Amino acid sequence: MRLCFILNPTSGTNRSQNVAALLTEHATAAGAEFGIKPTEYAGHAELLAREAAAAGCRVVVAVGGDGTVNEVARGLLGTGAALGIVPRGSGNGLARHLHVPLDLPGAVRRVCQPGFQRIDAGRINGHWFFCTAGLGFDAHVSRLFAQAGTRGLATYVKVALREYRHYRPTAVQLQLENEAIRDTSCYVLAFANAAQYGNNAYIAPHANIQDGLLDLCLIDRLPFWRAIRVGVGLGLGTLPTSGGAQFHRGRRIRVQAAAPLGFHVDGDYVADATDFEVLLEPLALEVAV
Ligand SMILES: Nc1ncnc2c1ncn2[C@@H]1O[C@H](COP(=O)(O)OP(=O)(O)OP(=O)(O)O)[C@@H](O)[C@H]1O
Repeated sequence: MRLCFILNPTSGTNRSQNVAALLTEHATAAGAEFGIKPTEYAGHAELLAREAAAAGCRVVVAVGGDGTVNEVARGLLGTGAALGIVPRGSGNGLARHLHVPLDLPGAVRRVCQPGFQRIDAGRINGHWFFCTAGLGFDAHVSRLFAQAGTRGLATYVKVALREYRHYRPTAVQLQLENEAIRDTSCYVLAFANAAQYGNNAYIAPHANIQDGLLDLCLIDRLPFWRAIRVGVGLGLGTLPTSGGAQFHRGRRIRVQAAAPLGFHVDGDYVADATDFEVLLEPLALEVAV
């Protein structure tokens, strides 16, 4: 079985490690036939993944965080290759959801002798996501986090606390298959394919990545005491019973916002928009985990 590791040299907080050498050491020890392709620019992983699949690789491995996983997974849709993950990011939401080992030797052993399964994939305004997408505060923080200069959980929390003081919800209308939710507001509206954002922050702890449905988590307002409840609920996986959020499920969701709202896919800010169409493609991606 041939593997291709697609390595984002900019991901993670420990840049001093020679990741290519470690991949070589552990994949050789596991007896794999493999190649390593480093990315040269943002977006490059999608092209490299598609090329690796066309060249006959059975497993194409994203070595990076959720942004790299997203790009590699996009490149593999509709091909005969499966996605593997060697987590190197700060959050690693999809890797954690799929119980991929978080240490490099363990993750490399796993992709060299994987089990195969298929998972759902989502699209928001045409942009694919595999873990979570969302509107509102989390997208706003993702945008500023990308400009912060340093990465990691500590920077993310610092940006989120700073922005919490002045971020305000936006009026929205939601249309699910069988239900309209009118005259509500969006502080955060998350579309969860996987259960967590990363870092074991469970935005939708009951999300099933193979059920053909997205779990929607709507936080309409976030006054201080509710923020405490939401924070505890995210950490403990008890958000649905915290009283801080409403949950729904759907396969096709439309959202209309009264003013432009930012949206993210897998933690990376994309753009602002007022109209959103969110779709779920059941079992669109094969994963090697
Ligand atoms: N060679 C490169 N140079 C600059 N940017 C790159 C390069 N390769 C990939 N990227 C971009 O880096 C971004 C961040 O990557 P990724 O999410 O994998 O790591 P991370 O940000 O450290 O992890 P996390 O999202 O968990 O914090 C991706 O959106 C990707 O487009």
